[in-house]
Amino acid sequence: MAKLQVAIDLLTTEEALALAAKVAPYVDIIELGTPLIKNMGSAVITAMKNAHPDKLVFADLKTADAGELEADIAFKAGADLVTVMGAAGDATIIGAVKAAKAHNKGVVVDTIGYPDRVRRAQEVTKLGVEFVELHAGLDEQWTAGYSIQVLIDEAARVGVPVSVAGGVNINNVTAVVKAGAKVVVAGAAIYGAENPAEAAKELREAIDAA
Ligand SMILES: O=C(CO)[C@H](O)[C@H](O)COP(=O)(O)O
Repeated sequence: MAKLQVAIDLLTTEEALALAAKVAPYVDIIELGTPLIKNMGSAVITAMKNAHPDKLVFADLKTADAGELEADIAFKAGADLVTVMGAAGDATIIGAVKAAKAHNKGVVVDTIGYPDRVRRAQEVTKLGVEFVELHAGLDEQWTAGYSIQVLIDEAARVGVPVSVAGGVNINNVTAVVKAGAKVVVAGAAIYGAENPAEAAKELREAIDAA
């Protein structure tokens, strides 16, 4: 069964905790977005893990260097999963994996901006990462002509464990799951909804029915 990850791209701990409280019954992974962590520091990771010890807390660090050091900070703060950029060197990913092993946690590689996401996903899987995020970031999503179909097609042929992020919503979530995504990431479709709990519930039901 695919997991549902809510991406919290809000800016304060208070807002993040309020959203998480509404959607927690329907999600498996709570992602603290990069702008949120930059704004609030690692204290937001601790606050979220304390509030939801039964959920996987995903710190979207988007680390590009000093992999072991940055991952260690987040794991000590309570993160279960951290992200490292696929565009970073293998040494950075290997360092983060070393920190993850020391804490019995995991590393996710984010492929934002990487020209060949499928090839990089296959490469970094061999470095011991938990899974790879096939990801079109917010800027790419706002570029004319963007379609999540490109990620769906990549998920169907990648052959290694992946999540898909980049505009997942109720209209495309079934195709994302059927393409084989192990984790479905939804940000704006949940935090931007009039009723975030209802939006998360609908995504959960669609994933379970796919
Ligand atoms: O990591 C992110 C941007 O870098 C977002 O959290 C991710 O893209 C999911 O959000 P959305 O569903 O709104 O695309």
